[in-house]
Amino acid sequence: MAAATVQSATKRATRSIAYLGPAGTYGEQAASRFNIRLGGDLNLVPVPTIPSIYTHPADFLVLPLENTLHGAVLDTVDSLLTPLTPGTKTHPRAVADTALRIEHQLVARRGTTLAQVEFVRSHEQALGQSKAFLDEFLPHAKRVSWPSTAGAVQSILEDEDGAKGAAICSKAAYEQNRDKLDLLHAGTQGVKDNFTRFLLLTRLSGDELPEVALVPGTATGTVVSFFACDEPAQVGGLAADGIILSVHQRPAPPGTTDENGEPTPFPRWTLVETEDQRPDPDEKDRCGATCLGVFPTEKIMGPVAALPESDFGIDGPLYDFV
Ligand SMILES: O=C(O)C(=O)C[C@]1(C(=O)O)C=C[C@@H](O)C=C1
Repeated sequence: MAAATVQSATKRATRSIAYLGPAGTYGEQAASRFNIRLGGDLNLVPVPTIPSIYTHPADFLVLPLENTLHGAVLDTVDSLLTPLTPGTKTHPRAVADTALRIEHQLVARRGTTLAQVEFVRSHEQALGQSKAFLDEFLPHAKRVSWPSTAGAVQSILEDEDGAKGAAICSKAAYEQNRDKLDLLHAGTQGVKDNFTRFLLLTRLSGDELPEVALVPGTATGTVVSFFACDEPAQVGGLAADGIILSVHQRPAPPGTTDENGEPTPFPRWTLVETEDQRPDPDEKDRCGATCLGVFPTEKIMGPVAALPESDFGIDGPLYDFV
């Protein structure tokens, strides 16, 4: 009995959760939040790009899906649609989501002023969310897309002396290098209510999952499902079947044919999120579309505990989205 308890504790302790690294990204904050929700003993694994998170062998994966200001995170949508690739047998499934309030910081190496900045690096989402600010205050600075916000900070610290670069990042990324950086502007996204929604995916089977990641007893009815559609008719079928919450369409890989096997100039794959009245966590497909996951939203699960401020060194509660 005691041995079994030790064994299951050991098994839990070795479970991992992959997120967009390095430390200091918003993805790390989302992963920490999911970790708390899942019992707090996951090993957080930083991974350099979004596509490499999706293919990472970790038990759990954290992917940013969409943002209030800049819309879908294209690398994530493309990754979620890869199960449509012929020959794909298994894929991680979405089991939970969460939304973080996003407030970006413009930082530069100590001594660099706003007027001197020649280029700004960040994740394309952060650059997009900060477009109005950059247009107004740094119209001539080159915008350089980087795999992550915290990676962009790291890069400007590694640039040769005299480089006049800045990065857009989280407060956490600024705080962890505060002694080497100047904060040039707080809040480059320009609005207070700016959120990014993250998905939690898992490779674990239903009976391996901690209780809390399964559709929990607290769910009162509204559950969301994600589907990958390789034919427009499947989208229509899902729409006829229930309420559509979101639709993201992306170009399918070159060479993809239409439903008659004919080449098409605009091959399209579509990610559809539906509100579900008949949740079946083990559902594989519906209306011909591939089911990518079924779960309750955080609104149903209720607010999660806020992390201590000191974890990320920022002012005020980190997680106030309910
Ligand atoms: O680069 C990061 O810090 C990320 O976690 C990625 C990401 C994104 O892809 O949307 C997450 C939240 C913000 O919207 C900006 C960037």
